[in-house]
Amino acid sequence: MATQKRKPSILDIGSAASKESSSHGSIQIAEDSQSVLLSLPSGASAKVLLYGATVVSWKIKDRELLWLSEASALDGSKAVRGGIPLVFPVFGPPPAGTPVESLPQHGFARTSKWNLLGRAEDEEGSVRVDFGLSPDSLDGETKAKWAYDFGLIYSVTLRESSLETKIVVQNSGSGAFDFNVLFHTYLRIPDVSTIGVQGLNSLTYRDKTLGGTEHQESSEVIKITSQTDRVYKSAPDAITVSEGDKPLYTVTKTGLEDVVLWNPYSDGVEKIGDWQPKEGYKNMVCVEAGSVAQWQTLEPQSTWEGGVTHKAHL
Ligand SMILES: O=P(O)(O)OC[C@H]1O[C@H](O)[C@H](O)[C@@H](O)[C@@H]1O
Repeated sequence: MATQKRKPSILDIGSAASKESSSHGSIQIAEDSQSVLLSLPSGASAKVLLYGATVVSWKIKDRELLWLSEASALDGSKAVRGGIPLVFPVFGPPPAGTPVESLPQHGFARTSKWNLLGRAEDEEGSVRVDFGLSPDSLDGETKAKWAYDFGLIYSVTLRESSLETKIVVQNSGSGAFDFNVLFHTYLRIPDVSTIGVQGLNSLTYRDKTLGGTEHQESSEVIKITSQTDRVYKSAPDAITVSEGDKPLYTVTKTGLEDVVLWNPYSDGVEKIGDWQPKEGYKNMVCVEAGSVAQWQTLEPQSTWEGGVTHKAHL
């Protein structure tokens, strides 16, 4: 009897790669059943959980660059509170009357267990791991809520002074689907009262603290002095977080439209149960690059990709 050939999927890429830990030179890749730890000879490291493919740590010479709540669940029971949770296919809350309406806040990517697909080292001394997610990895309830034939490949690349995250979305089905995607990066900062965010001046933003009303940014350097939750539309690709004249981070996006700026501040953290210590809002700012202000439409048998490079100026 003739068997029908399955179409190759992007999730097949790298699936034949060895699942053992490897060490070439001093580049280290260590895996256990829950996470992958990457490290470079320069002293940079990154840890990624299979749950949500969430980057929970990024260090340069022992200095942690991501904020992670001490009370965060790390077992997939709840989205990680900190690091880089991945928002897909909806930037919450899911709007009523759309195909994502019954999905959880920020979608299912950040609470699903991803597959480790493969790893690579390049000559420039960087190291990369790829994770995959498809309907096969979703629980029945989630699959029924968003019944599309999709594939995601998420790549995390560690370099000496930067961390790159890239996502490829594949539509393997016969109908188009709409999605949002966003890299919800919690940058660790010395003190929220002394930093400024540059690159968003004159843009239109939706202020979620003011009922989603639209405003125009008028600050060259945005200071965070109260609860901040803004979606800046059609943002330029490079955003800088600085302390005075000193740049701390540059967040550079590729293929993504918008930037969300979030700090829940002292009043906001009181409503977030897994936020610890409460004072931690002083040491973080979320600069989140994504495509969220409008749906991204993906036609059948097509792929889309977008990514972010986080550079630390140390
Ligand atoms: O609490 P979470 O579901 O992780 O969402 C945390 C935050 O994510 C984004 O930054 C949104 O703009 C905020 O409105 C939201 O509060």
